Amino acid sequence: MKILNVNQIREMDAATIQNEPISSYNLMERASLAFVKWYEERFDTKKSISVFCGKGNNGGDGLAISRILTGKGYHVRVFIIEYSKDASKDFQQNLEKVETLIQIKSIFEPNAMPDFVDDHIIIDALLGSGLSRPVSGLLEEIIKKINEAPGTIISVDIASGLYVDKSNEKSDTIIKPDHTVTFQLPKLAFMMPQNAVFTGDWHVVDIGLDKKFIEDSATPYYFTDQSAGDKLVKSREKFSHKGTFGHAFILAGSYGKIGAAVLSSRACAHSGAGLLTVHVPECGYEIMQISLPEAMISVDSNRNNITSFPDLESFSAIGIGPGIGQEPLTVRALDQLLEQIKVPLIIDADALNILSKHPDLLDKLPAKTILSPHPKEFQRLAGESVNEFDRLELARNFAEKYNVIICLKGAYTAVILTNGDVHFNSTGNAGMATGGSGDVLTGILTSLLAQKYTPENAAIFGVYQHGLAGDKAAEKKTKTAMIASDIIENLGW
Ligand SMILES: NC(=O)C1=CN([C@@H]2O[C@H](COP(=O)(O)OP(=O)(O)OC[C@H]3O[C@@H](n4cnc5c(N)ncnc54)[C@H](OP(=O)(O)O)[C@@H]3O)[C@@H](O)[C@H]2O)[C@@H](O)CC1
Ligand SMILES: Nc1ncnc2c1ncn2[C@@H]1O[C@H](COP(=O)(O)OP(=O)(O)O)[C@@H](O)[C@H]1O
Ligand SMILES: [K+]
Repeated sequence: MKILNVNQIREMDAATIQNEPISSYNLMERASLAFVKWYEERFDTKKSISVFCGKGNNGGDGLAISRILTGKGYHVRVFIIEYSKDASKDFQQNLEKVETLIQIKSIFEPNAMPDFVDDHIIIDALLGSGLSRPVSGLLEEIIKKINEAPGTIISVDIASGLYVDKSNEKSDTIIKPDHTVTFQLPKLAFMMPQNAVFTGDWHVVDIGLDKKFIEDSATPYYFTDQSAGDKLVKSREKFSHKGTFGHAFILAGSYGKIGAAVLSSRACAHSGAGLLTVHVPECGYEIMQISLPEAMISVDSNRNNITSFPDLESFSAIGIGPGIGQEPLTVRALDQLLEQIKVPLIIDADALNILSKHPDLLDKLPAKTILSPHPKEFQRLAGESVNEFDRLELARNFAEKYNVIICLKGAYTAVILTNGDVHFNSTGNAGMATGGSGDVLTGILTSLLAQKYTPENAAIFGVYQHGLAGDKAAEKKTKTAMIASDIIENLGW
């Protein structure tokens, strides 16, 4: 699924109106019906509803939603916030239809706000994608009051006060909804951790906007939903043999961190690689053999750290990093590996920290190497950023400059390709915020590279499957109880 910027969203609405053709009033009606359908599936008529409307088209949606919900037997109160004399045409037209049906209260000052009961629904239709400046004055006061009110807040399209595709200032006043019901496509703002409280759970509803326009729109931003994820699966042919699926090679672990080697190797084996060799320091030999009899073990001459590696000739992809530490001899081994490697590579964890401390190594990275930093590792690698939009730009520039693919991990992991395209992941959950989850991802990515997924597809699909396995694990064990091994148990496609 594509993620478009605010100008494209405006053009997409206009293209739909012109090409379908449909009147803008009827398009608003369709959007409002889609919202109501979503609402009806979750809330019964017992809960009373207050709809807060601005005077643009988002407010117009609010009026249409109020009318449709009333028609379905819901108890709805409508409030129009009179922050401006002007109103959009479709707002005006909807106002005329609603006035005869429902009593509307105009709010000219904050103290005119109603009292709310606990079990109450607030629909936020103050401002949508047309936000052009921080909210202030009456609107700001109203938003503060809504945020303090008990009950459930649902934002129409986007929380009022939140920009679609750029960073807000920390001081901005923004609705903090429990849910956002957004039209047609997810918004860039939803992908940023800084906006978590300004989106709540968000849901995309289809309002039939121009498919061809969306197809033809150029954007660097994509969302890997189920249909995008499913498309990337390579099936296992009937006459395939283990040679078909490559020979993965993982270098991981140090004294006290052999668990990282076990997790990444088990994840690799459970992701379809034909053969797997794991290189560990001597102290890890028995642990590895017992934990994963399916793997071949290559043992370092050093007891506690990785300081060398075997001949690379037979391997089809290499993963390095989990738990390796940053000893000088390990740094040297990574340097030598970068000199010799001729197959796809994934670099994670301590190997990334080594790159941060030895930036000269960055120039030795083979084209399309996958780097999988969490935010802290990325900051060590690329430096500080002022907000998450800025961090994303930094990562896009970094990916282009070094010709690497970056999996910037977290909720909605951003997979950044060498051309700067960003694929946000849809799967995964906070139960994965636990030690070892990242090691599991390294194993999956190494396995996919060994199976000749392109580095781009390996990164997008691997991150997607990692999150999906995490979601299955959370379902079975809960987010609290699940551990990284449960992600491995739930791999499979
Ligand atoms: N056909 C369609 O297009 C469809 C659109 N749909 C719906 O329309 C929404 C977008 O509508 P919209 O463009 O009218 O924008 P919206 O956010 O309601 O308000 C803009 C107004 O507010 C003003 N304003 C801006 N910032 C402000 C501030 N801080 N404080 C005060 N005022 C501020 C701004 O003023 P201006 O910037 O022009 O000075 C302008 O007057 C979209 O989110 C979706 O819900 C759906 O029905 C599907 C079909
Ligand atoms: N809140 C979350 N939602 C979705 N995925 C998450 C969340 N928190 C962590 N993850 C995923 O879990 C993994 C954690 O990786 P990392 O921080 O490297 O862990 P570790 O170093 O312990 O292995 C990443 O793939 C990340 O995307
Ligand atoms: K809104």
